Amino acid sequence: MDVKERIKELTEILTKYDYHYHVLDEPLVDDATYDSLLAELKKLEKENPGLVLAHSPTKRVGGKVLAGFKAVQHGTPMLSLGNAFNSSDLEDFAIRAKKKTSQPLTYVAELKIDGLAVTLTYENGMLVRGATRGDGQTGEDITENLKKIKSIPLKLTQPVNIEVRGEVYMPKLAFDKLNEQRKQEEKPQFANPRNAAAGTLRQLDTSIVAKRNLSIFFYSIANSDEFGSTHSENLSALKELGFRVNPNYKKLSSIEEVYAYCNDWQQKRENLPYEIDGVVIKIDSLSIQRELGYTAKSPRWAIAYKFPAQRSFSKLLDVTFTV
Ligand SMILES: CC(C)(CNC(=O)c1ccc(Oc2ccccc2)cc1)c1ccc2c(N)nc(N)nc2n1
Repeated sequence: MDVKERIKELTEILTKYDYHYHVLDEPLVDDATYDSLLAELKKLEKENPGLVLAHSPTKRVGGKVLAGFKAVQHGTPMLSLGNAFNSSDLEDFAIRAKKKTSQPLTYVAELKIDGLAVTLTYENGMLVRGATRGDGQTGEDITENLKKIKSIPLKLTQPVNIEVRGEVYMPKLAFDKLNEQRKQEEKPQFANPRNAAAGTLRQLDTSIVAKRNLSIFFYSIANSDEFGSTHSENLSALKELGFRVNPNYKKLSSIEEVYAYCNDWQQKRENLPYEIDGVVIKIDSLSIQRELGYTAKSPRWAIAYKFPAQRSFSKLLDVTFTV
């Protein structure tokens, strides 16, 4: 086999291992095997810089210091969500939707990850740009930082043109370790995983992002009507393309079932390895979504059910001792 073929073979093997480890959370090989293949690829790439592939796993480590972040216009605006705080807010949402369509409503409920929203653009299946939400119309180009997040695919399973949205977050364990390390280094601690994720993505030194164990769950396709007729089909399409989708979403056929799902996860949230601040409820049918349309800043076919802020044990201690 010539060196070009070996570089291609190693790139595909390591991309598959990354996908199983970081997207499916099901490792295929142990670290020693992975690291020795990566070392071989790094060596061949160093000796043949012209043969390095755009989606090479060696791009996930190390990095460079950027001068700044460019402003970028979103092709499709990134909308915000109206909020619901109790069952009657949820009923109002359902009643408003029923007034605008004669069809029966099916909902999709999904966990609302407490992180920061990003949008990613792929051309012919290759990641070309990633940006923060910003004000919904204009965000910051953070492509180089997002490439360091191993659960963000650099190349999709199909050569499609697609823009997808997801929530970048820092798992609770990574957050605790980072704050412990910052305490040792006498640096200020982060208040919560969301701030830690946001602070990490603002770093101009991309090698810092590579070390911070950020992750992502994808939740929507911006040019959505090209991939399915329901939101749940779009979530399946995202998975088939190689995107990491939170497995706890559920199709529900009444707002009572939606409320039960919200209560269920309000109890279970502390057992999750990441923070959530609520549940997002969407009407599943894309044609009904089109019938309902949007207000100035939010879809009428989606709503966020917000959980009360979770008091961590240390915060409870503060409150107790200062009283
Ligand atoms: C529903 C949507 C608001 C995304 N959708 C959009 O941003 C969006 C944007 C333009 C759309 O179409 C338009 C195209 C052109 C002009 C106006 C609208 C449709 C949807 C949203 C927002 C935050 C979410 C979150 N934190 N977690 C989950 N799980 N889901 C979420 N979903």
